Amino acid sequence: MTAPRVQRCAVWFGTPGARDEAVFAASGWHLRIACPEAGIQVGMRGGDLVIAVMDLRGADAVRLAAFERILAEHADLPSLALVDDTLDPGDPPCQRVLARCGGRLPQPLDSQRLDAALATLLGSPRRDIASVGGESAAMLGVRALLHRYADVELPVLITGESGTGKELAAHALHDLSSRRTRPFVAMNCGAISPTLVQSELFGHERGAFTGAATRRMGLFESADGGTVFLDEIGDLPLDAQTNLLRVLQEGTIERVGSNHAIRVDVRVLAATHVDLDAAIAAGRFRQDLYYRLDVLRLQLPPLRARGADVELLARQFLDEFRAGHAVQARGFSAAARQCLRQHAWPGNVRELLNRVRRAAVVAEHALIEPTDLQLGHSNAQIVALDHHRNRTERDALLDALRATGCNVSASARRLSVSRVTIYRLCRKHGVSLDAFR
Ligand SMILES: Nc1ncnc2c1ncn2[C@@H]1O[C@H](COP(=O)(O)OP(=O)(O)OP(=O)(O)O)[C@@H](O)[C@H]1O
Repeated sequence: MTAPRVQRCAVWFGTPGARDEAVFAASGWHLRIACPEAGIQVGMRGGDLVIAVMDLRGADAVRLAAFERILAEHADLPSLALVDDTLDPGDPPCQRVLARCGGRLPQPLDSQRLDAALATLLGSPRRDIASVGGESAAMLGVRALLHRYADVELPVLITGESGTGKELAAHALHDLSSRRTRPFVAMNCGAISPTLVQSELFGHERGAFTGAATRRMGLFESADGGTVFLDEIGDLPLDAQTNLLRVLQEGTIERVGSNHAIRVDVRVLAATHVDLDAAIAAGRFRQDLYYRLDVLRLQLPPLRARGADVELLARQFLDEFRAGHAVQARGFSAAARQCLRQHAWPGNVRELLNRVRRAAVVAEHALIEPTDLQLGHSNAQIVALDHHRNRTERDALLDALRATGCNVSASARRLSVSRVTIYRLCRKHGVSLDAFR
């Protein structure tokens, strides 16, 4: 079923930073580092998709000449130029290098900019998992793993709190894999009555049980060639666990009411938000099945551990909502953004999505406020804290000015800040030095 995996490899001429490597990995690209002056001397497999990244940051004449040489010798190699403000685009060698590169990577580098540049460079959008949003180090790591696991024909156990995006990740694994043209079938093991789970998963023969008037195909047969995603795997009844083990070990199923083995070709992805070890200890989950499922592990971080992703996703959800609905809201007020940063997000991304959509509907002004997000309580605390901070800052400034006879340098020394900061604080708190003197 699996086509031989094409490695996507970017030869980076220069010195990438750790974040550059993480952003490329999150888009499914492996970096090879090369010294421009030495030219291309990195071993590559024939079928690999290769591009070059010319790191022009701080490049001197010797380096620019080396880039020109490489680009001339490898005219067919799709190339991107990494640029920054130190570059003089009017410099003829620099102009020649930029003209030969098929695109530019602006700084700071993020996944969206990289994906857009690659899509333009390579002429076709690559297999896309842009729906799994986030630029935090944790989410770059998750996307890199999604690329790495996609074409490996082994089960993946996806763990993480409720609402962290486990089903989304399962979809992404399917979409990135060579099975993507075949079905993706999901089942929540906890949402189906234990008596029906077997027949849902494996189908049944006519007359297998009361009410089985016709033969019915199960989920595994209907997903043949594709992917089965079993959510809340910890809730799977023990008899169904035994049959799932058979699928994983032998690649066959038996319909309920039949002892005829049917071969199925499916990849199994499973998710849980509970610790399966406890279910094993309680005798509710088979240990051998756990070992079979937990071959590749994908751990989704809680939203509260994703830093600036909260604001980034909130903005993204609002923009998506605005695209389909006529609403007043255009953005978030400073207080709302602060609330977004401070909230603990027990319901993770699902909670954020729902709060943003609701806020977009109820907001009566262009900027969403904390009350629209129904995060008013924590906002009251934040506002109160900000108020105290401001007052303390103003009092300290006035005390210093008074104590020094309004001498800016002496006030700066007294408060251990720069003179510039004293002037900034005066502006911020409406303190006129002339009037004060
Ligand atoms: N990184 C992300 N970027 C954009 N949307 C996301 C992201 N993660 C989750 N979502 C969205 O959040 C919602 C919840 O995600 P999902 O259903 O995949 O979570 P889950 O971990 O499977 O939840 P549960 O454990 O409750 O089944 C979905 O609407 C999904 O599209």
